[in-house]
Amino acid sequence: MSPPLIEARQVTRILPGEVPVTLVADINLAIGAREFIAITGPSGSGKSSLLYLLGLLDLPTRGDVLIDGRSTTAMTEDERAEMRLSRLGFVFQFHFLLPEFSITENVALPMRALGRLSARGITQRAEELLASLGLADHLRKTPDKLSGGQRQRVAVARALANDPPVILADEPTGSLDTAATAQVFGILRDLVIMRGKTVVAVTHDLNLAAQMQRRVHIVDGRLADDAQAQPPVR
Ligand SMILES: Nc1ncnc2c1ncn2[C@@H]1O[C@H](COP(=O)(O)OP(=O)(O)OP(=O)(O)O)[C@@H](O)[C@H]1O
Repeated sequence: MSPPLIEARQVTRILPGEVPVTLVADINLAIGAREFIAITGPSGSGKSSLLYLLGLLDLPTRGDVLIDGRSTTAMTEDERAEMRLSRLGFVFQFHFLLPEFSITENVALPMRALGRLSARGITQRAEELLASLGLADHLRKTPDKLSGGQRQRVAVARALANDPPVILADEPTGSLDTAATAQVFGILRDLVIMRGKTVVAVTHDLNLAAQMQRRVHIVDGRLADDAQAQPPVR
């Protein structure tokens, strides 16, 4: 059997200082293929901190995060960066697109960084990804020419650039209106259903979380509940 895509083992993150702050404590979590997971919990409970640890954007103080069964705490920062680029995609609340580049160039950047495709192949894939998310008419535009929902779709395309099995999203609909929220949420769900991705999303929105297959609830930095919906998402 293949190992989980991501596995947290006893993950604890403490910010050092005169008064140390525990962000997350003793988290055990295994994330498999084709899962649609909400990370929920009160404000300040550690949801984003956990997502950053799962995404190798932060390092645990104790414990380990395994990607494809491989321990990452003992890796060099270069090895972790390669793992992030090839195995994980990120979508944040604020899109973090580079304003001076076209959306095609924004989506091309992670592919350039990984260096596995030719320049031509990279542009072609960026355009195909954007077109598959309904942005074919906007390929040469810079992000400021698009709506919030469109920008978030570009961020999804960028997250998919290197075809990672997992997309990690931090409040991906947090700055969108109702219509754009429904659209971006639908896109994330389709990543699971149509493209076989695993999507892990931090959300305040309990209505969205209720539509997801699994809900991981965090309280005071600890895993308080891990519930699977029956039947699974379709
Ligand atoms: N760099 C930091 N320095 C000090 N405290 C921090 C830092 N990062 C996070 N915290 C605190 O750690 C706790 C967990 O933060 P985190 O952002 O993970 O929670 P969250 O559940 O995602 O919150 P929210 O729902 O409000 O975004 C919060 O109380 C936060 O204020």
